[in-house]
Amino acid sequence: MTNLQSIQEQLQLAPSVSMSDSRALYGSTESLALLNIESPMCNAVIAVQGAQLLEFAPKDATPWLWLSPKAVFQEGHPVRGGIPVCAPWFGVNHQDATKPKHGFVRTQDWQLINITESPSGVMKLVFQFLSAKEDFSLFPHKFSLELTLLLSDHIDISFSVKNSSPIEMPFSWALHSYFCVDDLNRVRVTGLENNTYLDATNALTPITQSGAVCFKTEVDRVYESVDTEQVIKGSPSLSIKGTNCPTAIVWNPGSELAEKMADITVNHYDEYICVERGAAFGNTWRVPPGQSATAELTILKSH
Ligand SMILES: O=P(O)(O)OC[C@H]1O[C@@H](O)[C@H](O)[C@@H](O)[C@@H]1O
Repeated sequence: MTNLQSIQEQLQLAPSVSMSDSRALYGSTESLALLNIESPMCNAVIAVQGAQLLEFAPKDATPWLWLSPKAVFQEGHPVRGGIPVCAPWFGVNHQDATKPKHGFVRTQDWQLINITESPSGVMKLVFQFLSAKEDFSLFPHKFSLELTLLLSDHIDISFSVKNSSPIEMPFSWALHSYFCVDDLNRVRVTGLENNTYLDATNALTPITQSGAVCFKTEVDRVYESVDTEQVIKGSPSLSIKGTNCPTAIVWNPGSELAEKMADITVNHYDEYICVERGAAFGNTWRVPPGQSATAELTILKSH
């Protein structure tokens, strides 16, 4: 049975989910398989490639996640928006910069291993990624990932990795969330005050965050060992709470860089900010052989 046939079969247990594809939903030229959720609690779209939540909106609310109108839907190509999973390394590979940025699990298909829908409409989807022999040249450890998406009037995510190799595995990762903002000039991110960040716009120079993060120009910052919660103060205001996600990355390219990014452009860079949580740089996980590590992330409305 193919991966898509297996997904189709499991969808019988979840009446609010249907199979679709990027051609039907977004008019793309190539076609990526998508799960379309219209439950009593939320609307959402998930790409099988990368197990990437692309869209999420609680019932009768505006979208929380930004999906670029210029996103490219093509096998093996990252999709700009939603919540890509970056692993088994975050950002540029420190050993070999020619390896794909943000790892390789965001551009490969994942398996759906379980789906359930509660009577009130809470959707639970469990995806799995097993590293293959072909991935070994990029990352010399056998590993598996599990991503559980619990979609209700908010988002709960559980992310775990198992090291199936005989040696310790360095593992850096992020849930690279793109959030819609209505006014980039006014939006603020709180919860990072007084943290040191590595400024990726300036050769990772360490700088102390003073006050809330605002977005007057390009922002690309890595905050290590952060507090549990950050809040996006905007419309909507959202709380992002992580357990075992010690790193926060905050990113918006600003207009100049966006002009050079074909799947963002100067017309759309001001529609989103990324507030990512994971374990990267000095917080990189070191998973012992045969062991697992797990993190949790909750995104919910902040009042
Ligand atoms: O274009 P990509 O590979 O999806 O990366 C987008 C951005 O991702 C952010 O996490 C990085 O901090 C930025 O430096 C990067 O530009």
